[in-house]
Amino acid sequence: MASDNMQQPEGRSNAGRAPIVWETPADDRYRDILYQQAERIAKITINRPEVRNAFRPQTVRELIDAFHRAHMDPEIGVIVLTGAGDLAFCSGGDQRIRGDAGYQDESGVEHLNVLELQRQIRTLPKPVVAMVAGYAIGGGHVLHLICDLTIAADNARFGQTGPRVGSFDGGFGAGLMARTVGLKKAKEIWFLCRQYDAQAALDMGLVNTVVPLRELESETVDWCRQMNRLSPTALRVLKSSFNADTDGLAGIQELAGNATALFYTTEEGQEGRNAFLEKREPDFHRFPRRP
Ligand SMILES: CC(C)(COP(=O)(O)OP(=O)(O)OC[C@H]1O[C@@H](n2cnc3c(N)ncnc32)[C@H](O)[C@@H]1OP(=O)(O)O)[C@@H](O)C(=O)NCCC(=O)NCCSC(=O)CCC(=O)c1ccccc1C(=O)O
Repeated sequence: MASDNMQQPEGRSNAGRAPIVWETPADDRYRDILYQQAERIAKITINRPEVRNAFRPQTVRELIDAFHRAHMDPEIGVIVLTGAGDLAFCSGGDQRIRGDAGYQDESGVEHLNVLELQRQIRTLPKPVVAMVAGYAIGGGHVLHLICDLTIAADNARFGQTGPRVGSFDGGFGAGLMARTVGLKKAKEIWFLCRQYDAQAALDMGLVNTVVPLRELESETVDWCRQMNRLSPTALRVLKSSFNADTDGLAGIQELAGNATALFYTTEEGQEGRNAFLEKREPDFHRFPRRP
């Protein structure tokens, strides 16, 4: 693990709190993103500031890989998603490589693979925090919406552009938006393609808090540190509970999977396995039928 020894991006400081020292894993293998970690927090940064952190299929593939890495790492409790620089969190799909049926990868195949990333963030059993400076627009706006929490800098701007650029996200982009800000406001956001400043986003419940840009990272890290002091199982089950009704049977599957995993840790659950392996009838009589 090599220490980054990185400067804070311009404009962001730790504002009096204990500074965090991000490290990049030695086997870093990404072109479009950065993966860093410290204090049980993984930070994933879309690193294409020249296009306001727009994503291409390569970016999304790398994001999926990075989120998988953070998911599987038992040392990681919370994940932060952000964009490089202070001008944008993410401006959505890279319109320069948009073909007639999706976003073209190097071999010309067209994708909408950000939808896979959206599902991954929702089912990932750890809190994901969007740290937003500048624009969160289009598919980039949906990405912050999908995250469990959003910390916004006071220069953040939010909005959808789909109907202007010939696109729409009728999945989480519409449905989760309506559950988050209410149906009328969600329709306004999509039908008018306006931009909203950080205070307006806070007022409509689209973000959790707004802080001066210079405090964005320290505030986000503070929230992550607080979550990392809490029960990981409680946070995990709560996340799947919040998502269950919106995600239908897939949501119930996620919630119930947590119940199964907990059941496996009990003597009662293990009695069934042991009986099978010992080729005997299971004895469940000793386990209480609690009211
Ligand atoms: C984000 C802006 C508001 C920022 O404005 P500003 O600060 O003035 O900077 P600019 O000068 O406009 O931009 C600087 C530079 O970046 C380039 N750029 C910005 N955004 C993009 C982008 N999305 N793709 C490619 N390039 C971008 C810009 O051209 C400039 O480059 P120069 O070379 O200097 O000219 C503003 O930039 C802006 O409005 N950007 C576009 C926002 C947008 O419309 N995004 C796409 C929305 S659609 C989408 O994201 C689809 C997502 C998706 O995959 C999906 C999901 C679910 C279902 C379907 C789909 C689907 O694929 O359709």
